[in-house]
Amino acid sequence: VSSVEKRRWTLNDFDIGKPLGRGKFGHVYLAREKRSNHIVALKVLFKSQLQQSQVEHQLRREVEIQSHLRHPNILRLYGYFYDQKRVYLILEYAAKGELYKELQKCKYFSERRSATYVASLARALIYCHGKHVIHRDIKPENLLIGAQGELKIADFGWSVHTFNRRRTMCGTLDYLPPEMVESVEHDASVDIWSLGVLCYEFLYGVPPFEAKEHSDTYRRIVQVDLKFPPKPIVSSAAKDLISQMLVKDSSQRLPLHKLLEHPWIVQNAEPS
Ligand SMILES: O=C(O)c1cc(-c2cccc(F)c2)nc2ccccc12
Ligand SMILES: [Mg+2]
Repeated sequence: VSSVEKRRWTLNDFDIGKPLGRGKFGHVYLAREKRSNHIVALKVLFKSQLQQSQVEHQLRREVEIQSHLRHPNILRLYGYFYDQKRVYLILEYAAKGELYKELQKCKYFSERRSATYVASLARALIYCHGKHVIHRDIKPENLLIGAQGELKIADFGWSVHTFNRRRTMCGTLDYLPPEMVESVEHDASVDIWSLGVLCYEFLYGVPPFEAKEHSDTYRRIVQVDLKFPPKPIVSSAAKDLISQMLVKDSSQRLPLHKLLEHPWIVQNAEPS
């Protein structure tokens, strides 16, 4: 696989197989790299669509970030190439498909399955945050399941590489305008919140702040209107963990390494 990264790829390097899914910007196909017989997922994006939606820079950032990440719970991006009309991403093939379809099928997951997923995602996010990468889009639609049932974070389309202004600007904060100096927009703790929402949805089958209208969902989020339904029955340990993650003050959210020591995770997650 190491050879997979460096090469200048063209479509002729691959045998194209069945379509795996449709995205907004194009399709994903099963493919086999001819020399190595390596099975991959080939994501085909139309340049015209990317230009129309003005996401070219986002795609380049996604490729840049994901191609440098190596973690068992992060989908590998081996490389990319493009021709006149399309951009092609050479991605790891996740044999058991999309998590959101599995969640729809099962309605909700057991506490053991949920805790195992949450623990693996926490480890992947600890790895990302260690590299100053925030995903910012953790949700069932962006999670895939590998051949051994392990979760893989895909789609770094909304991820950002945060830089510590103090370190990069080496003390010349003076020239930054207020909105940049106090840029409170977010730090890595946004992923802790999203993981808490995901944990709730794994256990109950619906996200915690769901409402008919967007305006109602918005209000429920900002008020942290967190309610646990009577059914399905969920342990108080699970509710305790979720309550420590869905905290309005981002600095008060349970840090990811503490999550891995939480009793609910320790007692329910399969050893990695
Ligand atoms: O014609 C190009 O040079 C082109 C290159 C890339 C591109 C280059 C590296 C990585 C990546 F993900 C995408 N994206 C595009 C999107 C729309 C239109 C043109 C392009
Ligand atoms: Mg996505």
